[in-house]
This record gives sequence, structure tokens and C-alpha cells, in this order.
Amino acid sequence: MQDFINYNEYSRQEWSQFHGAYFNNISDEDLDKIKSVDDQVSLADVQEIYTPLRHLIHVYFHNYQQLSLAKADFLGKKPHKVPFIIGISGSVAVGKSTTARLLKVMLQRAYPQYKIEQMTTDGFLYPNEELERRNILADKGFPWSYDNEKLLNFLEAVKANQGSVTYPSYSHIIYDIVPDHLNELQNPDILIIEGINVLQLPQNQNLYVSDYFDFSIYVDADPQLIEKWFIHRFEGFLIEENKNPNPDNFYYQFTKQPLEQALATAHQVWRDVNYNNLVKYIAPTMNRADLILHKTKHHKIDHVLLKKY
Ligand SMILES: Nc1ncnc2c1ncn2[C@@H]1O[C@H](COP(=O)(O)OP(=O)(O)O)[C@@H](O)[C@H]1O
Ligand SMILES: CC(C)(COP(=O)(O)O)[C@@H](O)C(=O)NCCC(=O)O
Repeated sequence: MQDFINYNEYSRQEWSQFHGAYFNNISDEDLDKIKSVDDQVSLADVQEIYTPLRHLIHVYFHNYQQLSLAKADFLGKKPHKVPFIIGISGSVAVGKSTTARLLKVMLQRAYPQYKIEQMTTDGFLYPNEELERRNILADKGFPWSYDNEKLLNFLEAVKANQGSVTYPSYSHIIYDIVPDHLNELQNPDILIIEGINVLQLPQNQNLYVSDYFDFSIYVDADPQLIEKWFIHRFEGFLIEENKNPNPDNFYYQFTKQPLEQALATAHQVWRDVNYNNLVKYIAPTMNRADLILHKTKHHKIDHVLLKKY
């Protein structure tokens, strides 16, 4: 555990005590909203893991606002709103987007007066056509498959907070960047950004994506479990495709094959691409996160590591 010498580790039971004033502050309406994020999300996790996490983020956010005011005062300038950015990293299919969506619902409940947005860096992958042109389609998700300059420019624009900022979106269904479509961000107070690359070091730039983060989380789990979750998600996409087949969709090809053959391909993609990427480029970024959520079977969080300094 040499790599984690600068973290304190808390068991689930210990962590659940750090809930602050928000304990038992979850209404039935909130639970319904949380269930709509992923109907398998455990409500015990919400109470025991996410309520303390929200409390901790409150501490960071409060401190951030105070510091922003003090800095403006130091410079003799009028204070202006700069979005607080939370980064979430971890393997493909470890549950980053589910964690991000859950955190958004929880924070929105705590801060109804603030605008909270959530997004993924998947939209900054090069489109398949460009990946093919560069002969790196099989490297999708590896650091060089992202337009990192575009991502950094986007983050700079978000922090500058001078009006609407747009960004592309990625679809797992078509397995590509959605053509002719941009999402829009309008002056959020808090932005949650999840992606496998958010804690990575730059390829050629001097800036890191994480230079823009005010709090960061890494979601960790045994790769054998993550493989199961990856396959489960693949099967879910396949079930949906069978219900509404569309030859333009990526999963359509698998509806024409015996299930075992489709699943064998999914396992191979996991091994050759996503597992490889996890070991070489994602897991080594774990000890840059402020907080590590460690998951065990059924996505249950069994312990939490918090950076000491
Ligand atoms: N807390 C959770 N409880 C139950 N299922 C979950 C949970 N988090 C994620 N999942 C499931 O695991 C799979 C991967 O999650 P997802 O959020 O898509 O991962 P990522 O964004 O890291 O690729 C999905 O099928 C999702 O429904
Ligand atoms: C788009 C991704 C790089 C990002 O993954 P996410 O964290 O959204 O699950 C990944 O889902 C992916 O497509 N990887 C390439 C190999 C594959 O799973 O097909």
C-alpha cells in the first residue's frame, strides 16, 4: 500500500459516521429521483456513502467560495462566479456515470439555489472516422484517442464562465460521436465531469485536465468484477437493440449472432482494450484523486480512502 501512504482509509462503517447535518435528510421524492438514475443503486449506499461524501464536498465548496472572495479582495476586483468542478475517474464500466448522476441529484437537493451540471469526457474522443484515419480505432479510450486540446480549451471556457459553452456528445448505442449535435452548458455553479482520462497526464500540453478540478474522485474495483459489469452493460444494450433493431446501431450486428458468440467478442474487447487501458493508463492515475471509492460485489462500496494533505 506504499502508493496510498498519503491517504487515510475508512471502513464503510467509519465513513458512514461523517454525515454532518444531512443525515436522514432524504425524502421519498429524492429516493425516487435517485432510483431513476439506476434502479439498482443501493439506498444503503446513498445513506452511508453518498451523504458523507456530499458533506465533504460541501466543506470543499464552502472553502472554495471563501477563497475566491479573498482572492478577488486581494486583487481589488469584483468577485465573479467561477464554477466548482468535480472530476470522477476509473475504469470503463466501473460506474463513473452512475456515481456522477447520483452525486448530481444529491448535491442539487442540498443546493437548490445552485445550477449543477454533469457530463462525460467521452464526447472528446475523436469520431470513428478520424480514429480510422489515424489507424487507432482499436485504441478507443486510450489517451491518444481523445482530442485533448479541445478538452482543455473546453475546460478553460467553462472556468472563464462567460456565457454558453458547447461540447460534443458520444453515444454508446451508435459507438461514435453523435453527428451534428452539441450539448450546451450555461454558467453552472458546480460541474461534475466523469471520464476514464480525467486524471491523466497530458500527451503534449503543459496543462492537465485535473488542473481545472476542485475535487476529484476515483472509483476503484477488482478488474474481474468490472469485467462482469462491462458484460452486463453489453447485454443490456443488446436487449434494447433486440427490442428496437436499427441497422445503424453498433449493437445491431450482435443481434444477428448467437448470444455466446456476441458475449465472446465482448469479453475479448474487455481483455484487449478496456482491461489493457485500465492497467496501463487509468489505474496509475488513482493516487491523484482526493478520494477513492472502493467497490466490491454488486457495486457495494466497502471502503473509502481520503487524501491526508
Ligand atoms: N451503484 C450501482 N449499483 C448497481 N449498478 C450499477 C451501479 N453503478 C453502475 N452500475 C451498473 O454498472 C454498469 C456500468 O456503469 P456505468 O455508470 O455505465 O459505468 P462507467 O460510466 O464507469 O462506464 C451499468 O450497467 C450500470 O447500470
Ligand atoms: C467510450 C469508452 C472509451 C468510454 O467508456 P465509459 O467510461 O463511458 O464506459 C468505452 O466505452 C469504449 O468504447 N471503449 C472501447 C472498447 C469498447 O468497449 O468497445
